[in-house]
Amino acid sequence: MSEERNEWCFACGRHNPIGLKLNFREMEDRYVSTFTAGPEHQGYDGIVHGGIVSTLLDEITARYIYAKGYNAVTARLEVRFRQPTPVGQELTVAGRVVGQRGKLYEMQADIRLPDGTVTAEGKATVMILED
Ligand SMILES: CCCCCCCCCCCCCCCC(=O)SCCNC(=O)CCNC(=O)[C@H](O)C(C)(C)COP(=O)(O)OP(=O)(O)OC[C@H]1O[C@@H](n2cnc3c(N)ncnc32)[C@H](O)[C@@H]1OP(=O)(O)O
Repeated sequence: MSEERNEWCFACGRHNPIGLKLNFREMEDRYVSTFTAGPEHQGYDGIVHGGIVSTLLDEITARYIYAKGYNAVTARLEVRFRQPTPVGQELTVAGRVVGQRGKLYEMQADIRLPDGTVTAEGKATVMILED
């Protein structure tokens, strides 16, 4: 997985013209990003498409392990859509490690509105690849 080609990542790549272009920061034991969806990201009017919600949760978990220096892929992702995620509001996406067993990291993530309301939660299993 070359760094240059990874810059086409739909969620975080700088070169992808239709990507989400997420930025990240580590805050204590959490990996955090913010994103404001536009109408191009919606399914029903005004509501972020579930695939985009899933992408945000997928990215914040797998990329945290990548940021720790490993090539890693999502092996499993479970999403709980608690309530509609609105377009046009800044979303805070956060993930953290909750367990590790060999090559497998168990992760949790959520998406919050500016008032702290959780709109979606994710549980992910991220696997480190040998190389
Ligand atoms: C500074 C510049 C930056 C530049 C910019 C960087 C950008 C860089 C982006 C990075 C951020 C990317 C963020 C996107 C993250 C994705 O979305 S990755 C894409 C989606 N995921 C995939 O495509 C993965 C596809 N699946 C696979 O490749 C393979 O199934 C896996 C996950 C590697 C596992 O392969 P495998 O051969 O099954 O692994 P194996 O070693 O045989 O498994 C051993 C054991 O692991 C466990 N296991 C395997 N799978 C699972 C599972 N799903 N659940 C639980 N246990 C499991 C089991 O215990 C298994 O034993 P058995 O039950 O089979 O006896």
